[in-house]
Amino acid sequence: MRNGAMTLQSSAFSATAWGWRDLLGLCKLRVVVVMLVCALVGMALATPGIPPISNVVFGLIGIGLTSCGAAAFNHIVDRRLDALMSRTSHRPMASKRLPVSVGLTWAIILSGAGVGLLAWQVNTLTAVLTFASLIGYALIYTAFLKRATPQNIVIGGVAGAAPPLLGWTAITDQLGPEPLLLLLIIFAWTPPHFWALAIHKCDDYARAGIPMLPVTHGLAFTRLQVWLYGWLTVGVTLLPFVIGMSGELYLAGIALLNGRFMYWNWKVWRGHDPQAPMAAFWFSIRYLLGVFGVLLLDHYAAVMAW
Ligand code: HEM
Ligand SMILES: CC(C)=CCC/C(C)=C/CC/C(C)=C/COP(=O)(O)OP(=O)(O)O
Repeated sequence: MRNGAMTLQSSAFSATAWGWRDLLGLCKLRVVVVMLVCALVGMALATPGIPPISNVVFGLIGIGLTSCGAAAFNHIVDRRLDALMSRTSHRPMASKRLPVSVGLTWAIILSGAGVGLLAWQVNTLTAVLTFASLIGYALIYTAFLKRATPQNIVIGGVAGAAPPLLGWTAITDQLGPEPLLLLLIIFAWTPPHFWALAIHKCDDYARAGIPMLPVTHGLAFTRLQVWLYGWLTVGVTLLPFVIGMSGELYLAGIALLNGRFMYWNWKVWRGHDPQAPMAAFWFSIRYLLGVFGVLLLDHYAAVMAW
């Protein structure tokens, strides 16, 4: 009886008790950090010298806050779906630890502060494009595409791929082929990144009724798509060298990275190793950081040699 009362008491407590940790939990901080690294590289590549420090600082804070806001909206919109999946059921909104009104206020504050800061301290173009990425991810991808089509992450991937382009416009206030190419690298990388995870979590997505590719088209087809989009990513990563944006150091770096990336994508495609999809997923993150890392190294090596 006493135990029962305590359980009742503690479950009533956990239904209402929330804290900063939950608010931060809505921000997908680790994803946002990688996005900011890509944005920073976009900023660095936009100019031969050191980019203006205030654009860098306010640009990163603005893009970061808006991305956190977009992630918070995603948690709110997806709370019922997230509650059905083992990977996401513990999340603050899915577990009902955090009231919707609090989450919504937090998402609005983060997004408003981010876009506002960009418009005020950086430039209107970056503010508009960052706002478009927010709508693309939080509304178009999360509320519509995710529930509607297995191509959800391919189309929605444009929003997630935007950070290096946003970084570029934060410095130059204009678009061009180079920032679009940086966006294209992340765009092509998103399917191997996500479908590797989705293969592993296929049962979760099926239970929640989300039409991810392995659920609608099966594991073998998805494995093939990881392999093919992997090659597309390899092709796109060669383009900075082809158009003269990056040099031999970059080429050598991506040769190594692409070799390892395609090794894991090949293991996924073959389907013999049950550990391969998650290994490929985790490597995809190191790979993206590696590609943007060598873009940066190559850029400053060229600047110093000049
Ligand atoms: C539509 C595009 C994308 C989809 C559908 C997607 C999907 C996912 C999913 C489902 C996870 C697992 C998250 C978790 O278990 O909490 C994840 C993790 C991750 N993603 Fe993506 N992703 C996308 C784009 C990106 C982009 C653009 C980046 C970075 C530039 C990125 C970086 C990461 C990182 C760093 C993690 C690991 C997070 C952690 O350690 O908890 N993703 N992604
Ligand atoms: C302004 C700007 C650059 C916005 C981009 C915002 C952003 C944080 C994009 C992240 C992409 C991502 C992790 C998608 C997974 O969503 P999911 O709902 O499929 O994954 P989940 O099931 O883990 O929530």
